[in-house]
Amino acid sequence: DNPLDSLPGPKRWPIVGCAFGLLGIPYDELFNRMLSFPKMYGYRYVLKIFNRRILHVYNVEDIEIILAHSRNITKNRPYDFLEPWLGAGLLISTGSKWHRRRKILTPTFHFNILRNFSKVFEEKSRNLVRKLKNLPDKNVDVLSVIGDFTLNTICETAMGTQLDCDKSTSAIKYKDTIKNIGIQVIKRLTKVWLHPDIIFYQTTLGKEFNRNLVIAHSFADNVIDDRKMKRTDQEDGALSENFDDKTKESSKRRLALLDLLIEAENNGEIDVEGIREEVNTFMFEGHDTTAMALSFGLMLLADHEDVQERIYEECKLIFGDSDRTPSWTDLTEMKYLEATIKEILRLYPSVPFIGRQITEDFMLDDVLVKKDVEVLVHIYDLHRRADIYPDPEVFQPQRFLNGEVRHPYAFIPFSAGPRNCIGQKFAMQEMKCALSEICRHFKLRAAERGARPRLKADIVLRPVDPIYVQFIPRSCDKL
Ligand code: HEM
Repeated sequence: DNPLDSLPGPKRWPIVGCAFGLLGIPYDELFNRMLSFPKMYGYRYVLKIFNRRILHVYNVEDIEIILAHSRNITKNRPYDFLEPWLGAGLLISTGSKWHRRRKILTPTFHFNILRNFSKVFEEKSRNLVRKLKNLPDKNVDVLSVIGDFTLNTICETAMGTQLDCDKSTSAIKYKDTIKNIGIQVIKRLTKVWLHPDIIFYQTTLGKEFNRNLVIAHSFADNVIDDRKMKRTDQEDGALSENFDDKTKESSKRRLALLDLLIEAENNGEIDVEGIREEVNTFMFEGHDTTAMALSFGLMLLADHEDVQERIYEECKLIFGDSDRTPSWTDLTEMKYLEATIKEILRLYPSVPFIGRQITEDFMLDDVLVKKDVEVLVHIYDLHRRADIYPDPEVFQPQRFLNGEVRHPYAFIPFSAGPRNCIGQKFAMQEMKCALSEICRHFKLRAAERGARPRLKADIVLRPVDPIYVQFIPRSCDKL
């Protein structure tokens, strides 16, 4: 008697729905199985698992209705499994808590703050180039090197903490840990009997999950303690040392994320637990998403010499023969590189699906969507629709330069509407800085031409196997 039952989808049996059809799909196969459903059932279909109805959509009009509306800000069930790790931080919280937190945190992504981060982006990108030059192996497993770069960058910008040599072992452990957490969350999600806490935490998986939480939380706690200690040592404790004097003068109230949270704690607007939630949320969201986009990006560039050369030429026009690092203004001028990054995110959106829990009945065009239904927006499938992106599998940065008019919800790697990605400008500048530096200093070659990775998705989109790229220094390179 639910209107959604008239929509297509895998066969729904009494009581269990299509749960049994989904059982036993190996973790590495799950993503491919998810991709097969839209091909069979079209742009709107329903998976019914016991009493849960999950409406899947990937057409722009539906996506706009769902994401644009201020009532649809509650995340769906799978996000609950992230709560032991991220708490009710900005990614997961809802209602007035989310509104309050978003209001507190928005100023920390203001242009003036980001402009000052460009110094860290430059330095970390140069370090990355040096590291790539000195790696003994010609075939570089990019995920690990890039993961270090993005983790170092988020820690030094938003958290004001440098991951020096002492901490590099714990940083490696942290990166592995969050990868494990992602896998464990998805394994739990696909095994309905593991959903109740009382069962899950008795199993080997639940116990491993708990052990990983301890590692992830203690890494974040160290970052908080480190920053608090530095602030007491610093004369102008409240301001990040990365900021120039002008920013310190003119925007005393604009602070880097962790400083802002500590100030909010001092003002009684947030408690210690609240700071932990946000630090865990931003450490994860602020590095893993960008690492995946950059890694898929390097893979695509290695396969498309013409695109690398255009980026190189664009950089030559901006820098001439100078070897200086890119400033904020330089990054803003890199229009072709910007189009390239958009094309990377079209083909490999770091967050391939986003979910919502419907809290009030509403009409999705001609279908009544009732309270308690879950909605899953397929960003990955939307971005590969042939009617919106001709030859959708082909990597063509030019698509984003031709001035083609597309529906505003046809390209949504950072989601859209009130719960869009708060870090999107940060991410774009960081990725521009890293990719421009790499293309200025290296020619990239694919280990295997034309190869496309098998994909899996936990919380972010990942390749099943490592991505190998060769970095061949350009002859004029002075570094
Ligand atoms: C390529 C890089 C990135 C991509 C593709 C990306 C994508 C997204 C998407 C799709 C969402 C919505 C998620 C959902 O509704 O479940 C989101 C939310 C979020 N992102 Fe990003 N993100 C990126 C980088 C970053 C960075 C660098 C930061 C922090 C510095 C960040 C922080 C967040 C936070 C805190 C949220 C939750 C916002 C809220 O609900 O109010 N992201 N991101």
